[in-house]
Amino acid sequence: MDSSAANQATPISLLTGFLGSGKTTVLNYLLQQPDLARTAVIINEFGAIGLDHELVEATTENMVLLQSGCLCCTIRGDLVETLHDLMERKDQAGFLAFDRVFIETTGLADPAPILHTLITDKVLKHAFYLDGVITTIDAASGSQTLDAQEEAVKQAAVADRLVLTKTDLVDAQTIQTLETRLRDLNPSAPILRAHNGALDTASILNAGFDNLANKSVDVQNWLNAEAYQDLKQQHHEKGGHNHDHHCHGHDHHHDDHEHDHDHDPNRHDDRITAVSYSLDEPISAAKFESWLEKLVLACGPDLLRLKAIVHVEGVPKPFVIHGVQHIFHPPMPLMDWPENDRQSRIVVIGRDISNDFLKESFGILDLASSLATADGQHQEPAQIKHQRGIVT
Ligand SMILES: Nc1nc2c(ncn2[C@@H]2O[C@H](COP(=O)(O)OP(=O)(O)OP(=O)(O)O)[C@@H](O)[C@H]2O)c(=O)[nH]1
Repeated sequence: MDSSAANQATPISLLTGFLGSGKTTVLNYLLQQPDLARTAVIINEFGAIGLDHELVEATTENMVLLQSGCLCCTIRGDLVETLHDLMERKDQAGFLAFDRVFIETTGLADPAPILHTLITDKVLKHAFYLDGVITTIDAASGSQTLDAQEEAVKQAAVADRLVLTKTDLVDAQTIQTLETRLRDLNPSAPILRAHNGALDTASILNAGFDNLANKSVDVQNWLNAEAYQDLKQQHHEKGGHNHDHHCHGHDHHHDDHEHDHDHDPNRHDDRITAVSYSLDEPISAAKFESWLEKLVLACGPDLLRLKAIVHVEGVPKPFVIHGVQHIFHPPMPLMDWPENDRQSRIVVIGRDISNDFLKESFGILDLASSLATADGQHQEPAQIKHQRGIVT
């Protein structure tokens, strides 16, 4: 979406989180806040009733209930239809007045296909933009849920904001342990706390990237690549690694993916890789495209999210790239670089993607800049910084 379209489009916040983690409680609080008075809400619940178009019903003026299945699988089409419908009715006098949409998923939803839908629909992408994924995590049962439920891990991994709920039910140590785990899983998403739903509204809005076009400084918050470096530092300070991933018994390729905390061999977290990469030299557009294509081809649906700000060779302005699985927004130019920092930064969140593969893959970009000298002279390889969310 170009910047002018983004300015006119309506932001969508995707509120997800495992069953009973407090999504509705948070939503109810948010809807009472003046900033969110003009919010349309789409709630998806597993209903006992069958799939039927009649099931899309307005429960309040601005609330639509999608009750026939899970948004991420059976009724994605219904979501598109509902948003189309909202869009049309928005302009009808005396009807829905909204300038933001919240979508609450079921607790078992895989957010990636929903993000897909929001990004790919030709009509929707002109009328709406994704303002961010907000994931609620129950502080009391969060650890067990992450152990047992792969979808909960995915929900946390792709979040732009992580919201800890029910912190009143547990001690400080439990919260700290869970926060550490969430940081490993998703280093860039700020972790907020909601007390019976109450949280700082401003901190969960404008969490996405589409609205960044004229606010270059915000792109740093969106990308938050520094968080990966901070985490790496913390791991080093704590003294490194207690065990080797070979021991975990997973049939995947994280053979050098280590943690420095105790955990259960079946934890789904271990399948998640969160990596940031930075490159000082501009990247040739062709090489970047080729790199992205190879990554997407190799990772398929396991590429949960990719966010990047890229310094393309010969182009003074930075480009923002945002993708989910194999779907990518068209690269969006920003007005300017954040704080004159012209470094390209890429954040990859994936599942079952080996660190070796990523290192090799990032190597393509390094090669790109070493080959791309205007005068044909050999150029020293650009400085590569592999920064993994979890230290190797
Ligand atoms: N003690 C405490 N209870 C909370 C808090 N937040 C939510 N709850 C309770 O947790 C229960 C589940 O909250 P919901 O908001 O319904 O959770 P949900 O994620 O929408 O649940 P599903 O839609 O079933 O997936 C409710 O009984 C809430 O009152 C909190 O901060 N503290």
